[in-house]
Amino acid sequence: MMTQFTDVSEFQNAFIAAAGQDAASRQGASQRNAQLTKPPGALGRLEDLAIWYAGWRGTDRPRIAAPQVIVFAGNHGVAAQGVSAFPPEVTVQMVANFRAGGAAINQLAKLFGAQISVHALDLDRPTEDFTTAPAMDKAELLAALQVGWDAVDPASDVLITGEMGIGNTTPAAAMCCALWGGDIAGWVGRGTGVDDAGLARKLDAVTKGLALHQGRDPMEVLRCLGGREIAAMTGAIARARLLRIPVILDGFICCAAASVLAKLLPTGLDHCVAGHVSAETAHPALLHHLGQEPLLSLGLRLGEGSGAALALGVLQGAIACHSGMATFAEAGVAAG
Ligand SMILES: O=C(O)c1ccc[n+]([C@@H]2O[C@H](COP(=O)([O-])O)[C@@H](O)[C@H]2O)c1
Ligand SMILES: Cc1cc2nc[nH]c2cc1C
Repeated sequence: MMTQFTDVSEFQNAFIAAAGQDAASRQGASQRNAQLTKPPGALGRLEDLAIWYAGWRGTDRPRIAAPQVIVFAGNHGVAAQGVSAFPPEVTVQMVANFRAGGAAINQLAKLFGAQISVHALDLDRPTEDFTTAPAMDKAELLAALQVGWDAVDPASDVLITGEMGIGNTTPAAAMCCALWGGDIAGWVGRGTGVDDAGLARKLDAVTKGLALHQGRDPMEVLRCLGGREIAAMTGAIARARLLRIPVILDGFICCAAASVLAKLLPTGLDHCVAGHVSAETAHPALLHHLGQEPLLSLGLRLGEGSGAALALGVLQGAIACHSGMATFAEAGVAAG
């Protein structure tokens, strides 16, 4: 069923109404886990991952057959403030690179058998600079949410949302501060590698943005301080919940997008797991607010879904063991 949203509140209501995990499948997976040929708990967090995944997929013995990676790209008015180490034209250039298969995410998606799609959102029309105006109007926000919503393949069985957008750690920092509170400076990091002067400009921009846009309604925070690729990720992660497709969260920007959903509904990210903790300064704090323990910590700060794609390998390992292993009874091994 295709849903065409005519108002942001419709999106919000659709998300909030989504069902949760299937308790019986979760319970069945837990029982199966207890019978597998290993000492109890010996597969550590892989066991929790498999049970979680089973609950969302509605079967006690799931497979991963169709992972999907979606990369959303957007440009940001605030980039004109000199908040990135790279020029904005890199966004469109990297989109071409994604489409040609030359980026890191292409290699990782191929390695783990994921389909990859790329959605460029009005790259020639950056969002407004949030230090002087709302980043998006209501129609632009709705359009970006819809792109994300529609981009999810209902036949997929795990989703990774990646992003590309020069300057986007600045809106992500502003959104995080608006949604989660705390010191502004604590949310501002070096992104692609800005120097001290760039970092000071970034802090200044976020400070101005927060002073100008003081509402704390999650969808308004996304509209005033976010960006199109960020909103598209919010839309995709929301749709995945309705489709019971588990999501592996990527880095700082992806988690900022997901934060909107966590604020709409406290259990709204139960279908998500943090793939990694990125090197962006505030990502550990953000994961803490989300109640998420990352699967990997590799010092990545690339975005594109790259850390989440690596964590897909971990999830695949968890499911291969859970669904493929023999039970004590099947293997004739003494259960101890
Ligand atoms: O995923 C992350 O945690 C992450 C941390 C730092 C930078 N990035 C990527 O770098 C770009 C944003 O950095 P910046 O410095 O332009 O704000 C954007 O394209 C992101 O995908 C991503
Ligand atoms: C080259 C480059 C690649 C990226 N991929 C995601 N964000 C990026 C930012 C830059 C600058």
